Amino acid sequence: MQRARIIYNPTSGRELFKRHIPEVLMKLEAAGYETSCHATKGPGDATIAASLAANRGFDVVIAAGGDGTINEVVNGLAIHEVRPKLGIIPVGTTNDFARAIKANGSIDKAVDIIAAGYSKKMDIGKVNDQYFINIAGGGRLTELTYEVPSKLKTVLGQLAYYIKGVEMLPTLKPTPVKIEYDGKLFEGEVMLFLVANTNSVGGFERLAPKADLADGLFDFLILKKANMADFLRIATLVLRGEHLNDDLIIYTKANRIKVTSDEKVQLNLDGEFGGVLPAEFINYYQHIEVFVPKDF
Ligand SMILES: Nc1ncnc2c1ncn2[C@@H]1O[C@H](COP(=O)(O)OP(=O)(O)OP(=O)(O)O)[C@@H](O)[C@H]1O
Repeated sequence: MQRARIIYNPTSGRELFKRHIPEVLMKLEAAGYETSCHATKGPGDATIAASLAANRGFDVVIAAGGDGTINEVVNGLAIHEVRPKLGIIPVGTTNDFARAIKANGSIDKAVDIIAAGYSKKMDIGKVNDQYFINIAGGGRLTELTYEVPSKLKTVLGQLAYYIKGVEMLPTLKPTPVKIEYDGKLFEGEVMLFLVANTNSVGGFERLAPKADLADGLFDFLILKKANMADFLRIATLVLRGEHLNDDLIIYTKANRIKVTSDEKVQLNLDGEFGGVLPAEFINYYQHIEVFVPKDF
């Protein structure tokens, strides 16, 4: 019998996962898994729990939470030679990664995907000493994701991000950066830069439309210095997926990207604070095997 470890964040999203545990365990049991659970106690705990599960020889680790919890679990698994497969049960606020692998919608659907047993090896990114699976970025705009208080997300869900975004608009200012990517150099002021592994970023599925999860390459997007009118124009284009040819956008694929700045610039990894520049983003080719729908 295979062994699965569920690592769940009791505070994720609208805090509903706990009451679904009995039916989740029953489904996994029927699929041939002996399953146990670990409830995370605070920031960083999912990383420790995932690493422990790898050490104990679990075949599968299931991250039940939002993108922050998935990120922590990936950080716990990625350092090991032999890595358990990763299952995702999305119960967070945005669930970008689950959307990217088409495992979003309901807890039931996500567990069915794990039980069915189809998996795919996927790239992950490493920056300085941390891993990410969905997206890394920098620039004032990306700070929005961790400025939204958890309680507000519990009550309002994704709306909380939009409210915070509108509130932040007047304070957005460009950041001077130097970026080296695959032998090329960009030097100038940017509103944000994004290093994407999936096409699902902040709930906007068309932001990095060509992202491929298993090609060994990041989709790399820079939004150059923009005024408020430019910014609103590009935001509208992003919604339609028509921003890639805009003069203020640089969009390319790269597997190694180095970013420095004379200013203090915070990094965002999978929606959470991830340290500051300087940073070197490196793509780890097909490093984690993730359960996906059969037709993914
Ligand atoms: N018991 C806990 N109490 C408070 N915070 C916790 C606890 N366990 C984990 N956390 C922290 O909560 C953070 C956010 O969790 P998570 O991403 O799962 O949910 P979310 O914020 O609702 O969803 P999303 O990331 O999709 O917006 C995690 O990065 C983790 O550090």
